[in-house]
Amino acid sequence: MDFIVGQRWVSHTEAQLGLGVISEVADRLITVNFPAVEEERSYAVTNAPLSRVIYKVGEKIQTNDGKQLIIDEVLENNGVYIYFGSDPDDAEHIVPESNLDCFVQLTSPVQRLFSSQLDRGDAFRLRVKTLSQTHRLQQSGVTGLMGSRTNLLPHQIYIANEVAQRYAPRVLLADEVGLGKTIEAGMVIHQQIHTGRASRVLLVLPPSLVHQWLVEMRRRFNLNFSIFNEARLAVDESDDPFGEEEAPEAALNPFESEQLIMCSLDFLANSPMRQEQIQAAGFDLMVVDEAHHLEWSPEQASHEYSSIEALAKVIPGVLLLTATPEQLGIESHFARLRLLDPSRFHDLETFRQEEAGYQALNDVVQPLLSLPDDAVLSDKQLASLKPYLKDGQAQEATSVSQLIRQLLDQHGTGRVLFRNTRAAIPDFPERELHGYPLEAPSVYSVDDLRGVAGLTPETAAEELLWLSADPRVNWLEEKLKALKPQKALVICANAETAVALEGYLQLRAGIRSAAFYEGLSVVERDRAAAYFTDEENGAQVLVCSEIGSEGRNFQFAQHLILFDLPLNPDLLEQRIGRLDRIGQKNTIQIHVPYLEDSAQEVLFKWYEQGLNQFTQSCAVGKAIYERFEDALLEQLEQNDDAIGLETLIADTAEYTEQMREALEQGRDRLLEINSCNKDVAAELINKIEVAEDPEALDDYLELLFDCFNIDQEYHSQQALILRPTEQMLTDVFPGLRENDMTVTTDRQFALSREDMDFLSWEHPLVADAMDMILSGETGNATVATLPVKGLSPGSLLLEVVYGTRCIAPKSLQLESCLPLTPTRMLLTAKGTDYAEKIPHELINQRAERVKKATAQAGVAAIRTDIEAIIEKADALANQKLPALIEMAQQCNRERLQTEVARLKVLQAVNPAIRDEEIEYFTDQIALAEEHLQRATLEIQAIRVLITV
Ligand SMILES: Nc1ncnc2c1ncn2[C@@H]1O[C@H](COP(=O)(O)OP(=O)(O)OP(=O)(O)O)[C@@H](O)[C@H]1O
Repeated sequence: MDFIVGQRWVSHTEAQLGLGVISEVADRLITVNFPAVEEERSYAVTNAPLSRVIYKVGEKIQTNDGKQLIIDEVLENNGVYIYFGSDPDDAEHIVPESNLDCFVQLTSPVQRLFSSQLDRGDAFRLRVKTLSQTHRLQQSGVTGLMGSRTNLLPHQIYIANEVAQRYAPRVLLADEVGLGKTIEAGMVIHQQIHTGRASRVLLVLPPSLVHQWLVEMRRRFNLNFSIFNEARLAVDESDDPFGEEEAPEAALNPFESEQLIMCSLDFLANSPMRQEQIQAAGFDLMVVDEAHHLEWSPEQASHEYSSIEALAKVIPGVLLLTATPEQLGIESHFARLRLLDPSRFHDLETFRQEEAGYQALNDVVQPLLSLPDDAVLSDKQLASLKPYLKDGQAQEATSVSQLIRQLLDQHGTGRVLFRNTRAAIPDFPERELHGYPLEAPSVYSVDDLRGVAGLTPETAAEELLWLSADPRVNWLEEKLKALKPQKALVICANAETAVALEGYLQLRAGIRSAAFYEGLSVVERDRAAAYFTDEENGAQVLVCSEIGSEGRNFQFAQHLILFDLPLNPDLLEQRIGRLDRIGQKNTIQIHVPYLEDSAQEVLFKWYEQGLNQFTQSCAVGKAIYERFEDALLEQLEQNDDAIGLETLIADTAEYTEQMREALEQGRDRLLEINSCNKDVAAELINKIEVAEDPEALDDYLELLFDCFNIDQEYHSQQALILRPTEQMLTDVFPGLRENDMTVTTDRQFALSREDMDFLSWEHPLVADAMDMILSGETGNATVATLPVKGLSPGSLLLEVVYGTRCIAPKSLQLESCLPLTPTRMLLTAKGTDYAEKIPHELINQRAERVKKATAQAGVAAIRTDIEAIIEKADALANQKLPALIEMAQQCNRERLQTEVARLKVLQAVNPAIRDEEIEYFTDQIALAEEHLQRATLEIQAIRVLITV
């Protein structure tokens, strides 16, 4: 069917949007306005999840100014309908369909029952099951956290839950390298989308990580992002239907054509036009990976920083990811925090002072941690809090945990920064260092081996010469042969070195290898990484330049060979982090060849004995480096100053120890408190495990696939093969692929079998099917016979299931306060309710099918009786409604008022918090109240039972 401006459609997947009207039809895109929730959606013409709404003569409609009409005549004019109808006073009205009320319920169970559109009994059962499961999930408290194909790791679940619960979250995820920031970000995105808080998401990534993110988002979260780069946009724009003569503002903004987009930071920073387009595209959430690239100082902001800053001003939710938040110094760290919460981080000097004061704050917070949540603080304890809180604030806090939160919020980096360390996570692998001193060859002069240049002397030498003379090359060949068939990742600073080494290994040493460096296209890089990953026929070795040291997942390898060492300790951490990450099952073997009496030996010893960084990760390597930079650079210049080197190493070791201790006492402890509360995490995991209930899901899926005639074949104990059939109930079943689709509901099995889909209640196939059922008519009206002792044959019993209905923007998340609450009644003609005596399941077992024609005739014959029972049922349901609404109102107020209270407290100490921020939440409360007030209890399913 064609889409035409002015037509009315409803969304299959988001029924709560109400009745939409097409506001724009472009070449491949249609825009639908949903006035009931004041939202707009754009869909691709080819797969818009929409159903056309057309009324027939005799049906009841409501106009947008509240008139109720019965339709007398329907006219079509160029694809748009005009209804002629009369109101209860018999006055006639002409209503173009665009003037229909947007708060509309379609094809209700009663309408269908009386218009003989009857369902099979199993469809009715499916609908009732869908209602009860939806209600259960709405109340689980972990909506959005169930659907990811990941192990449920406490530190990740805690962060995902903390962050995702927020409205427009703005945080820096700074877990140590390899602890799963990508996964945490994915969980947050998934949860925000699933709960309707976000629908348009932009990922900004280093070019070398674009593909890895694409794959991780798809296989772990079922999130299908599109990669945007100049090449793709050039193709799209050459298809621009408006052509070049059209004014530029009339051209489509390509960023509006998709909901989930990823692009590289370079692409963004290099094009003011793309930045403008993105700013105008209305994203809800932006994620920036490896955010330490956003360099800033009070004097100058980098290009990258400025472009992200401009976007962070207009995009409400922002997640920045970096394992090394202070890599570019405290100023850049502050600048990133400022991107997230300019009100909280408004002054660099204040921030510096705060950083210095973390230990004192920790001394105050620590004793509170051991108190029970309802403890009353002693006068002494209250006095210790005085420097941190305003008068009366401590007394006003309703619990100790709230007080701690306030302290962290106002004085630490609090709610903005999350950082988990390996130390806080059990079972992380060990690291072992192997240093290999090698005699310096004559191909390098003594000077070549000094200073920073001495760390990579091969870059100044002839390739053929150094390949044959540098003993590290021969050592590498021998080492790899000795390690064979174990895999090894080789990292060196420069692309030329990587290319030369890889060529040597492959061509001269006959070792299966691949190179990974910036000269390759993104596709070539991914191919190289995939070749290395391949267990059976893959490469033994991947030789990377420095770009391989960031973000990539190589934990299947156990050996890391550092052909040279970087000067920046954070880079060393990143390099080791390729292997030292979640999923590493072995002790990591770090091999470092170096030339004796050269700058390489100095740096090796400094890292080994000074920072102890090969075997222990270090959060403040950069700060330590800055302190000793001059002395270290001097030592790199002169190799014969043994005493000077010893002193440098001893000083570094002492300072490192002090820094580690200070962090342990101060900032890191505070961050740890903020980043993972083990009890809360355990409770969340427990809730997820209860909510995902694989057994209930298996039962539900069996019924679902049976009802829709989807073929299910046994694959193995934990898996099924699904395939569409010719007899399917609907043309399109959301999420079902055309070819065989192997699925499992077992999380652990799904983790080991990535070729299968992990079906959870939140997998698109399941979640969209449930939405489709509840927003459509599947199973909402049926007729059966039932043997009931004590009721004379031929008696009428009406099984009616009500559910709440509240049309509101999904982002208000009203269903957590006002869940569906299926309310079942089983009424006789006299109005006696048998619901308790005869449970739904029992009827399912005993009820018998009635032939369609008999059922239709029967319903017509007893229509008046049925209508009378429905009237009674409505009255009973409406008695329950006010209490439900009141509970929902209270829940809503409590939820949002905590946020308002927090902002007010913060505003008292920090005038930079704008009144609008507080007003936003106050408005949300009011808006939610307004929508809740209009909530109704409506019949969701009806079963006519004739006793036999
Ligand atoms: N919960 C999980 N279940 C299964 N695998 C996981 C989980 N968390 C992380 N991983 C795996 O561990 C590795 C590290 O995760 P991720 O890439 O998210 O870490 P990161 O903190 O972003 O790393 P980096 O600092 O290097 O960017 C990845 O291979 C990821 O797939």
